Amino acid sequence: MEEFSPMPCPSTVTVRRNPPRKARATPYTTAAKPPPSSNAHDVPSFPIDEILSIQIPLPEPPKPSASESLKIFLRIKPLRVFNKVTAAAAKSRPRNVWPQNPSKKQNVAKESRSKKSEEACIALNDSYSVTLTPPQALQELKRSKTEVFEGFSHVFPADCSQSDVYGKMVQPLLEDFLNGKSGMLAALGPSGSGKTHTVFGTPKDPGVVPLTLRQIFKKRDETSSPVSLRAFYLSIFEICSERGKGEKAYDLLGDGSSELSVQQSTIRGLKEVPIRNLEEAESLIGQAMLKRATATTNSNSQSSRSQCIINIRAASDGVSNETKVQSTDAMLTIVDLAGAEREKRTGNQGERLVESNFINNTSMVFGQCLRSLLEYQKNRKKGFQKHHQNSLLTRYLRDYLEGKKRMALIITVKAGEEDYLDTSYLLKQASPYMKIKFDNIEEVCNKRQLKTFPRVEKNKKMKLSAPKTSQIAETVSGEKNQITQEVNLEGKKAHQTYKSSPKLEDNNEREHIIMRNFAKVVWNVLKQYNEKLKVVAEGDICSLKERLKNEQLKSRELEAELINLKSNLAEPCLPEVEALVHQVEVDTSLANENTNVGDDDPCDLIESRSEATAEERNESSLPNKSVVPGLGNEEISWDEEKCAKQDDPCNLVDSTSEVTAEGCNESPVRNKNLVPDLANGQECDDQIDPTPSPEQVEVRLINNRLSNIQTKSAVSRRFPDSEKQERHRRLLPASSRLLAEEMNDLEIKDKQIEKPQVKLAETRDQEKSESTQGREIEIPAREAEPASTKKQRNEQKKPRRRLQPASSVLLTREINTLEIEDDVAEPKGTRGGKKTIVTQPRSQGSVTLLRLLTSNLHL
Ligand SMILES: Nc1ncnc2c1ncn2[C@@H]1O[C@H](COP(=O)(O)OP(=O)(O)OP(=O)(O)O)[C@@H](O)[C@H]1O
Repeated sequence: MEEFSPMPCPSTVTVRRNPPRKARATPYTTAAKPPPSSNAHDVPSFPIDEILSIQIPLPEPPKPSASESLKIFLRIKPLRVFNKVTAAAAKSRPRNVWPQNPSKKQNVAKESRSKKSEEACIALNDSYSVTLTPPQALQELKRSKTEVFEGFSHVFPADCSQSDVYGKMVQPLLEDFLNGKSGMLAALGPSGSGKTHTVFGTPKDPGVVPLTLRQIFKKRDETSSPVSLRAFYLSIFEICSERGKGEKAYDLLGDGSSELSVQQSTIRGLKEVPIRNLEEAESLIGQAMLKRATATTNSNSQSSRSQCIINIRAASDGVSNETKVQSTDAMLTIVDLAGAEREKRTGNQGERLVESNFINNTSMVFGQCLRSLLEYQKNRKKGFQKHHQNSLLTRYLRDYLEGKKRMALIITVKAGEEDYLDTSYLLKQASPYMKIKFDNIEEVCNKRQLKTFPRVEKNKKMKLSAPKTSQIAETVSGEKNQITQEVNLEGKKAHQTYKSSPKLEDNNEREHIIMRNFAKVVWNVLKQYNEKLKVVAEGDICSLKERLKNEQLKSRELEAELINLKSNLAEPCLPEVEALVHQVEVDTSLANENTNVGDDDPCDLIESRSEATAEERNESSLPNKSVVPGLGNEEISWDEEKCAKQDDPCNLVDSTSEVTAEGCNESPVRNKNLVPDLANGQECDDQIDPTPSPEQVEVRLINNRLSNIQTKSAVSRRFPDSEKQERHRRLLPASSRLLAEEMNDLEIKDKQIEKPQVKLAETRDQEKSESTQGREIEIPAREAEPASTKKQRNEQKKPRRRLQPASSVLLTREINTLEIEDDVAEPKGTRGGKKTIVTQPRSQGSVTLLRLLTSNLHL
C-alpha cells in the first residue's frame, strides 16, 4: 500500500498579476486623429483658420527677469554758488581803491571758512550714503540727531559736473530708450536746490536734456545701428495752476494759444516736433525754457512755478503715423518738478503763495503715489491706493507711478545748515522709495501704451483698419451684439465722413476727429436705447398703475368688511335683549299710569307689573281665578309697606333680589351679577308645584313679582331712563320692534284684566293679609342692607356698565337651560324647607316672555 505523500511545497510562488493596462487616450488626443468616415465631407469644417487669423493679444508667459529697484540719485548743491544775485551784490559793492588792512582780510577769510564748515549739514560718506547732521541749536534741544542715509544708486557731491550726473544716471536710461524701452526721470527737491539746473542746465553748463539729445544724435551719426532708422520727436509742456483753482497744461513748443485740453490722463493737442539734428533740438529747448513760468522768490531768483515735462519719442522710420503709438516706439520722459516750498523761507505772498500751495500739493501727491506703490508691493492683498488721480501730473505719469514702467529719481538737496529741515524731510521721505521694484518693465510698458486708449477707441480703430473684425462681434450675444452692430453701422458712416474730410497731416488732429466721430456714434446709440427703455418703462408703469388700482379697490372692500365686523362685535344680539326688556319696562310703566294705582313711585310700577303677571299666571295655570285677585291685593299692600319703609325703591329691589336668590339656593356672588340674577329668578320660578296651597301661590306671586323687579332693576341699573329711551330708539332692531308690539298687546290685555283685579283686591280676605304680613316681618329682617347691597347701590351711581358679549352669551345659555327645565319641570333644590315653599312653576307670562326672547334672539 502506497503511502499518500503530499505535494512538495514549491520553493517559489508565482503571483499572476493583471496585464498592465494602458491609459485610455483622452478625447482631446482621439479627436486630434479622427477616423476617416464617409460622411466627413458633409460636415462643414471647423473654421479654425479664421479663428486663428484673429489676432488676439494673448498674455505672454512671464519672462524671468531680474527685478530692478527704483534708482534714486542724490545730488548735493554746492554751498556757495556764484549766481547772478551774488554777482550783482558783488558788483553793487563800492570798489574801494584804498588798500585794505591785510589782518582784516585774513579775519574775514577765516570767518568765511569757519562759516562754511559750520553751515554744512550734509556730508558725503561714500558714493551711496550721506550723513545728515542737525544744526547745533537743534542738537542742544535734542530735537534731532545725526542720521545716515544710505542705499542711493549714486550720490553726486557738490563739486560734481553735469556730465557726471548724465553719465551715471541718464546714460543707462538712454541706452534702454534707444533699444526701445521707455523710461522716466524726475527731479525732486526743495526750491532752489538745483533741479532745473540739473535738468536743463545752462548754455555753458548744459543739463540732462541737452546732453541726452546730444548723445542721441551722436550715436545716430556714428553708427549704423537701429538708432539711425528711427525718428525722434520732442514735446515739452508744463502744468501749473490758474490762480490756485485748477490745473492747466500749456504747450511750451506750441504756436499761438498753447493751452492744452486735458481729459483725465490724456493731454490732447500737444505738439510733437520732429527733431532731425541737435541744433533743432537745442533751439526748441531754449524756446521752451523761455516760455516756462518762472518767478523770483526768496529761495530762487528764477524759481520754476510749474511742473515741466519733456518727452523724447523714438519712432521707427517708415512706420505710418496713422497709428500714433507703435509697440516699437519708446518714450523718454524727463520731469522737472517745481520745488516744494516753505512759506517762511520763500516769503511768498498773494499769487506766489497760491502757486506754492499748488506746487506743494503736487509734490505731496507724487510722494503719496510712490508710497502707495511701495506698500502695494509689500502686501499686494491690501490693494493699490490710486493717489495718482489727485493731480494731473500724477495722472499723466500713472504708468510709471504704478510701477509699470522704469523710472529713476534724482533728489537735489542744499547743504546749508538752514536747509537742514528741508533736506532731512526729503531724505526721510525718499529713502524708502529705494525698495520699489520693477518687474519685466518693457513688456508691460508697450502693452500699457495701447491700453491707455479707451476700449471703444480701440474697437473703432480695428473697424477702420480691419472690417473683418465684425466676425468677432458675432460672438457677442443679446443686446451687446445689437449694440455692436449699431455701432458698426454708425462707425461706417463715421468712416465715410472721415474719408471725405481732407487729408490730415497732423496725427493729433486726425485722432481727435476720429474720437469725435466715435463719440457721436456712441451718443446716437445711447439715444436710441434711451428711447427704447422709455417705451418699456412706460408700459411697465401703466401695468403697475392698473395693479395698484385693483389693489386699492380690494383694500377698500376689505376695510368695509372689517368695519362691519367691528360693528357686529361691538353690538351683539344683547342690545336686542336690552331693548326687549326696556320695552317690557315701558309697557309696565304705561300700565301703571293707566291703572292709577299709585303715584310716580317705582314701587307702584313694579306692583302693577307684578299684578299683571300674576293675572296672566292665574289665567293660564291656576284653575281657581277667584283666588288670584285676592293675592294681588295682598301684594299691593306688602309693596306699599316696603316702599314706605324705604325711600329708595332700588334698595327694595336689591334686598328682594337677595331673598329670591337665597330662595333659589344660589350663591350671593352670582346675585351680584345682573344676568344670572335674572336667570336665577326665573330658574326658581321653573320649579312647579303641582298642588300649590294658597300660601304657596302667594309666595309664588311674590317671587314672580320679584323676578320682574329684578328685570327692571337690571335694566335700570344699566341705563337711566333718558338714555334708555334714546338707546331703545337707536338700537332696537326690526325684530325687537315686532316683539315690542307684541308686548304692547300683552300690556293691553293686562290693562283689561287689571281693573277687575283691583276691585277684587279691595274685597280680599283679610286673613290672608295676616299671613302675608307675617312673612313681611321676615323680609324687613333681611332689609338690613348687607355690604354687597350697599356696593350695588354705589355701583348704580357709577357710569352705566355695558354688558360684554360673553355675558350675553351666558344669558342666552341660561335662558336655554331654563326653557329645557320648563319642559322637564323637575323640582330643584332640597336644601331647607323654605326652598320648597318658594319654588313654584313658571308663570305663563314669564314663559311667553322667554319664548319671545328666545325666538327674537334666534336661539
Ligand atoms: N550744482 C549746481 N552747480 C552750480 N549752480 C547750481 C547748482 N545747482 C543749482 N545751481 C544754481 O542755483 C540756482 C537755483 O537752482 P535751480 O533754479 O535749478 O533750483 P530749482 O531747484 O529748480 O528751484 P525751483 O524749484 O524754485 O525752480 C540756479 O541759479 C542754479 O544755477
